[in-house]
Amino acid sequence: MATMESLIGLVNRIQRACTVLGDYGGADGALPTLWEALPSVAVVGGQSSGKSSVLESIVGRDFLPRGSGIVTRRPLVLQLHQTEEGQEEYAEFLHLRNRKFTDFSLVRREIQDETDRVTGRRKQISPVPIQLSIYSPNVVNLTMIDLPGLTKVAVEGQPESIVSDIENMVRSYVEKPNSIILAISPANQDIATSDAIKLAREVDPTGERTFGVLTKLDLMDKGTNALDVLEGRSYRLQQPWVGIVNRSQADINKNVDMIAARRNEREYFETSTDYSHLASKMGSEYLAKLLSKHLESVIRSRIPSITSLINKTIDELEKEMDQIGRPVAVDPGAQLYTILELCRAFDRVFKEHLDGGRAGGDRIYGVFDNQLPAALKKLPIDRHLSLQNVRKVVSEADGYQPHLIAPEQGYRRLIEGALSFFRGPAEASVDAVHFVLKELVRKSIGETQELRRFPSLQAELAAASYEALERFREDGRKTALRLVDMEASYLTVEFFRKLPQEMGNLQGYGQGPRSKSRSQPRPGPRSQPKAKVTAKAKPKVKPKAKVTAKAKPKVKPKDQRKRRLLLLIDILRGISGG
Ligand SMILES: Nc1nc2c(ncn2[C@@H]2O[C@H](COP(=O)(O)OP(=O)(O)OP(=O)(O)O)[C@@H](O)[C@H]2O)c(=O)[nH]1
Repeated sequence: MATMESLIGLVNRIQRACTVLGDYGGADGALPTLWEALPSVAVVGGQSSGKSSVLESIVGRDFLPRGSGIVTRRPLVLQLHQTEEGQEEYAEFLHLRNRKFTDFSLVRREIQDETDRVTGRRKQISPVPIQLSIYSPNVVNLTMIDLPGLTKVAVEGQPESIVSDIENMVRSYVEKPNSIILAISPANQDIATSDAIKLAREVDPTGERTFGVLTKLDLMDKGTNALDVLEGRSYRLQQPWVGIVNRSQADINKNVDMIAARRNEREYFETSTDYSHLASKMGSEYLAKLLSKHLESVIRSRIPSITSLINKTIDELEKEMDQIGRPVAVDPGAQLYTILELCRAFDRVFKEHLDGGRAGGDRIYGVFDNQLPAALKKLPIDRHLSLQNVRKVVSEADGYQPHLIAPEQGYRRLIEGALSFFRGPAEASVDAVHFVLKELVRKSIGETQELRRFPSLQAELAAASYEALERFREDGRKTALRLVDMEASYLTVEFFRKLPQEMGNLQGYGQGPRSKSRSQPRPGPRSQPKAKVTAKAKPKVKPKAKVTAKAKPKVKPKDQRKRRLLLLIDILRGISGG
């Protein structure tokens, strides 16, 4: 017997592993799971059929929640482990590994609490099982799954769909060919109307794997008996029917303990005129032994298929492992090395986005090629350099004076004012590049194969990158604005003195008049300064810091700077049309 007992123990261990790994059959039935390959006893019955009483009687303990309405709302996987005589009885939940329950009323409360934890207070049902192990000298090795009672009507506060939800959940357990069905029906009801038998007949029409249990024999009308059912004439099953007498509600109220209840049940059958000839094959103790023996033999017959499923699963897992990659080292030094390696992998992908190889970095060109010029064109330069405003600014700054060269103060203000318009578009370009880079970080993290199995590192990496980009944006913005300010402030007296002369030199430089529609052709190229900005920003599409660093022009020789300003004035004039 020792080998057989350890068989159930082995299956129990596999079952616990399944629950931990989230494998509890799954109602979608897409793949054969290990859980489904394991034989187990599913307990099915209508409400108040005596299901809880049978389970408690098999365990020999009061431990199941009681109450009105639908009390069992999650499957309860009950694993019974027989221990040596004299050992202390205790229970243990899979979700509370390190706690031994010796007080079974606390087991009851924990089942209730754990049910609510998943289903919420609205009394919904959930297919996620609760796993409870009971270690006791008074049990046989057996695993049973208590399922919600089949019901016909939803009670207050429960959705209408709960009736069919329960039926579907119960069916998903009993339809598996490896499931042994414990179908519980009360004897004081017509067996033809039993919810349990109805469902069992549907999923196991030949009655091979259904054990019929008849409860409440003591509540039958006087002068009637259940022999037609118990002797297999009413409804034939391959397995023998077992009659049960549980504690009545009055017994429960009087706290009749389970050991006394078992004794009363034994006495009931031995002294019954109707059933004494069947006494040795009746009662909850006999039912427990019968089920245990049957479960063992089923497990034994299924071992080859379980073994092959496990081997197949191992093969698949190993293949998956190969794809996922090497195990991560445990010591901090090696871990740091791994993390740096992963960061480098990300860096590589990010660079490819910027330098080519992967799409996305080209959008930075778009900022300088399209967005910035478009924004510059929209600036209200026309209004600023309108004849009216020029006159106003010049007269405010210089007064009416007969200038020899130029109204210098007025020019200064006009140029400064016009340049300050550039601040907005300059800042906007920084923001636009920032946005593109942020998007590339997100994309690169998603595309870095090596990071696939490290979601936390992915999040850390994204956070660190965003933080750095944010800093770079601030730097970039400051630099861009400083650039504009520099251009605006670098106007020397010398510059104005040489202005007419340089204007002369510039004639013919560049591509000629700005617009053919202009009546007066203006000398000088207009796109040159813009081209400079983009030329600086474009080729070095690198992480943010680099971009802004490149956008910042090196301090140029004086005359080059001056020439650019002249060109700018020329453009401004060209835009303003006068
Ligand atoms: N006299 C007598 N009463 C029984 C017997 N079996 C169950 N009862 C009583 O019937 C009532 C319902 O029994 P439960 O074991 O709670 O039935 P259940 O199917 O688990 O009920 P729900 O979980 O509410 O669906 C309780 O009051 C039990 O005391 C029996 O064999 N004889």
